[in-house]
Amino acid sequence: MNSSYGSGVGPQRNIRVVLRTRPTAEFAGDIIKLQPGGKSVNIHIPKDPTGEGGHINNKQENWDFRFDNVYHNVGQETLYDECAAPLVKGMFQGLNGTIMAYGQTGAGKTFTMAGATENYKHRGLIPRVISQVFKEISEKPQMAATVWVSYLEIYQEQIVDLLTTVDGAEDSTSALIVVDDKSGGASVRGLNLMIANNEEDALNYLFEGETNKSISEHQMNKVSSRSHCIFTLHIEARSRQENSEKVLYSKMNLVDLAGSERISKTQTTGTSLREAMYINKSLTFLEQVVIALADRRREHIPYRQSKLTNVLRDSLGGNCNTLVIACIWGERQHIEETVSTLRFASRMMCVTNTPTVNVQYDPMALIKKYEKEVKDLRQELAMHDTLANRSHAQYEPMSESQKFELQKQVKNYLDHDNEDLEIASLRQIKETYAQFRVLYKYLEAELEDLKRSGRDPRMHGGVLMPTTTQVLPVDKSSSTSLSVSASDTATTKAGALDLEKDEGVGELEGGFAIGLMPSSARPQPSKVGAKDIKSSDKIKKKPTKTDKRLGSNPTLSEPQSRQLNNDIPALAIETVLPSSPRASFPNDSTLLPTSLPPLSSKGTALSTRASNADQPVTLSPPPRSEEFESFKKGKGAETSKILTENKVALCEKRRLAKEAAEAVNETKREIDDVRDILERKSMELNAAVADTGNRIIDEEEHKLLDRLKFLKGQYRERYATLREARGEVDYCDRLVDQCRRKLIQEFEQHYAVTFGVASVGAGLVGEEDILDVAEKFEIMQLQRMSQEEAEPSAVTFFNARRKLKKRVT
Ligand SMILES: Nc1ncnc2c1ncn2[C@@H]1O[C@H](COP(=O)(O)OP(=O)(O)OP(=O)(O)O)[C@@H](O)[C@H]1O
Repeated sequence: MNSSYGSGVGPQRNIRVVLRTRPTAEFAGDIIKLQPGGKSVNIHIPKDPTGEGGHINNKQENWDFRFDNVYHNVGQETLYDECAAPLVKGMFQGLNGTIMAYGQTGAGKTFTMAGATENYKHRGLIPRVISQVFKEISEKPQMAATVWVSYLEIYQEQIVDLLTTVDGAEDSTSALIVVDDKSGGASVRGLNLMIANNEEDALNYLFEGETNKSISEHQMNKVSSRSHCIFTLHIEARSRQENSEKVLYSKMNLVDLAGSERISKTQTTGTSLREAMYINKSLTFLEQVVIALADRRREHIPYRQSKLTNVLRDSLGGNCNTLVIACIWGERQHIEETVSTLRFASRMMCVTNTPTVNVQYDPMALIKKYEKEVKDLRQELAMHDTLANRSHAQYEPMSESQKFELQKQVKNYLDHDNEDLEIASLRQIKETYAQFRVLYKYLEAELEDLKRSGRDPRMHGGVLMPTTTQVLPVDKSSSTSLSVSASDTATTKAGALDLEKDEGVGELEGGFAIGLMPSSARPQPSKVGAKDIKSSDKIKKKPTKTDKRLGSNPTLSEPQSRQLNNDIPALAIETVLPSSPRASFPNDSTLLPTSLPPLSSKGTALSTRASNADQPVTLSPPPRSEEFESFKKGKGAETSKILTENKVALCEKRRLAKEAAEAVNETKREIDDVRDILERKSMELNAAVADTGNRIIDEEEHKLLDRLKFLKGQYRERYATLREARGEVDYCDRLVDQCRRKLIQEFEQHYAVTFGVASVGAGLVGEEDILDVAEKFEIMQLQRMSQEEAEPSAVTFFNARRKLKKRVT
């Protein structure tokens, strides 16, 4: 069925147990005393010192039993009305039901369940249940219900489909197996489920099944059932009106157990003897399940020992309203069987079930319902928008470019006091808040970073931003940093950049904080510089092709650009250093590093170099790997130190995670071992049961079960530790990654500013534009190793690790 399962778990309930006596003229009223009130039975068997009375002659003389009801010589109708009818009502609330007849052979189980077919008045509970089910359906025209029936017997530990002879049924008896169903109970795969459109259909199936049942004659019963039979009615009900997505499922198992018999009494031989042995054995297993269920300390219930207990998992200790009818034949000669039945029945009284409303929601019906609701609400909203003159409002989720636009607006709003944010819709408000949060989080982290590095946060207006799509560079004051819109970095991957100032560089001069040397170190404007200002001005007003190649920022706000050009003698490359190596600097924009912004190279690196007349122009910059090493010891020392610390922490977390994983595996191995031993033991004991008819859990098995329980607890604990450890590894991994990116970016910035070489890839790799930051870092490490480290195998090792990492991720 194509639906999602849901349920309303109800309270625990004891199984209801009633006693029914088979009418007989020889009822042993002197030893079976039915107490007034109709709920208690007292058995009194006087001691027979000679031991010749044929009765039980042990120490106990009296037994007191109490049940939910004792039905002595009552008719079928009373029994049905008082016991079965409420369970049928429950079916229409989505509750499962089971009615089970138990007792010695000839005690009236089949009479109780199926009844006497030749006499309508004596019809049993099953035809009455069928009748009430269809009556209820006919009385509920608002409800659409479908009824299926199935009928099986368990004969000599084999499940047999009793409806294979019905028209339209399949003969798949050989493939019948008990499987777990999605609600945690059991069902029989391959069993015919026949649709019953009306009462007559269902009765036909019942009678057809009856004729297929295994019965035979013995001393105590002419038509003795030789198998356990289960007739099941399944109902699916949904409202024809509202809430049609809610579907109730329920089933009613009507179980006629085979009767226990003492072979000496029934005097069976041959096939009947074999049948009797199977019957007794399966009833023993049933009793073991009941004993286990009645003992609250027991964790393991041996349902899977027999087909009967496995099929009836739901009914015994599961999701079901269960009624047991204990049938006794109250004649003196059967007192032993009667006591045995009463003991079993009183044990049943201790078993609890948790009946649960079985509701499922049909997803197709749910979708239809929600679609309609959405449509209605949209219409309503459109009406409101029209009335409020807001017909332009949109309600679809924002696209990435819309989000990005909004991000720019938010940034603008933060940058300029007089800026307003126009509010058009709720989704826009939400997204705006989201963008504020992103910026806030980023700034918070940045501040933390600066504090850790001991630098004055107020001196650092520019910050490195993680990604273009998430965050824009943020100015903490409108005049302290240069922002680059992500749209300018469309060809880059890693994000926009605000140049971070280093100590001594980037004093607030003329309102700018980017790439400026301290004023003391600044040369007097040269002629060339003066020229450059003009050139630069020209460039700024109308971006030239060169600008575009350089990745200059066309979205720089006008005041920012003007200030930049006033303060920094930015040089037009062609005019200032036509023959310098820098003339070749980013002629090919594809060489720009993916993480480097195509920002004002001319306004930062070039202008700095040009304005710093005291420093000779470095014609060939040092190798990047070399510079990177000294950078890590100098300006990048702080970040490099943090990176190392994070790596150490990561190693430690990995070690702990590995230990935790080993501990989990160790427990798992031990669990498997104990399970194997238990399984072997169980097989041995089962074989013994076949011989002796007794299945007793010995001390060793008990200990093993205890050990298994302990190990399971330990496994859960250790698994939780492992999960926690893995979480910490992930966290540290991210920290390392973040730190690594930061170090690279700082280095790139430093390299670009110091040497006027903006491309991280220049001289390193040709396909730099497709490498991300982590890859660049790896390449740098490789290069460093190959250049500086004596061990050539270090490169191989590093390469192999890199490949493995790629394969794993
Ligand atoms: N409450 C009753 N009223 C009238 N007759 C009954 C009643 N209970 C049992 N009988 C009769 O007793 C006989 C044996 O009953 P039944 O076949 O139902 O026993 P059983 O418990 O199913 O036995 P088995 O386990 O051998 O199948 C039948 O002839 C049945 O009609």
